Amino acid sequence: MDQVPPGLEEILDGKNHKLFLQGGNETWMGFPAVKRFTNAFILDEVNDKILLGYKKRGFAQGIYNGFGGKVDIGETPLQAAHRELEEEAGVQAPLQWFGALLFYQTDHEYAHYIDLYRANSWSSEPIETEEMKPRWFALPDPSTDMIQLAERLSREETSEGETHVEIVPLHKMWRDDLLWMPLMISNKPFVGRVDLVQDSAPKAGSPSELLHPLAKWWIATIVD
Ligand SMILES: Nc1nc2c([nH]c(=O)n2[C@H]2C[C@H](O)[C@@H](COP(=O)(O)OP(=O)(O)OP(=O)(O)O)O2)c(=O)[nH]1
Repeated sequence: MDQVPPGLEEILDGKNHKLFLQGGNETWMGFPAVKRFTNAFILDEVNDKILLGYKKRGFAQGIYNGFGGKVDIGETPLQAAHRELEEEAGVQAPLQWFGALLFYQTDHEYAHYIDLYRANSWSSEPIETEEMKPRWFALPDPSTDMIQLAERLSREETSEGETHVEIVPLHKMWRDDLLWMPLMISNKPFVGRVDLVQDSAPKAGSPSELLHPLAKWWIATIVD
């Protein structure tokens, strides 16, 4: 019997789920508050590519991610996702919700509750903005072992900063993204909780430490 982690029952909101994976030996951390965020990915399904942005400043600077940020007061998460995508990449897209992550990092003032969105079409070529430098990457097959791939990329590219690889730069993304990347590629909605130890944004370094910042994780697909 799998046990839904604290904080996820509300997000699941009665939807049926099936455990996809879990790990880590710690107990779930308590967190003082929750703040809502969004993260949006554009997928070019014709050419098997994904649009990611290189974060130029602020929280998690120097990593690649989808586009997003805080949900402002008076906004729905979907409205925030559209706004952030336009602000950070100059793009409009028919975003569809595909998942939610509850994400807590030791000693942070709040847990991130991140609604994840995707779209298969977009209005115009993405542009570089103050916050993000967009770039298209090749998508691996969803059956790929993402941890092995991330380890290989991390061995091949040990320097920090922008990547030289053509494939999705898993070694320079949030570590938990390796766990749910197959679900995003195959468009299976999910919810997950991830607890991380302090200072867990990815850095170049030993591949064997790739998942080290993850203290505990639980990811389940949503079933009809
Ligand atoms: N893919 C992924 N995204 C994550 C993880 N953790 C995490 O905070 N994010 C996303 C949520 C947001 O899109 C982004 C953090 O937002 P941000 O750095 O733009 O926050 P901010 O306070 O600057 O917000 P804003 O000014 O843009 O509104 O990172 C994660 O583990 N995986």
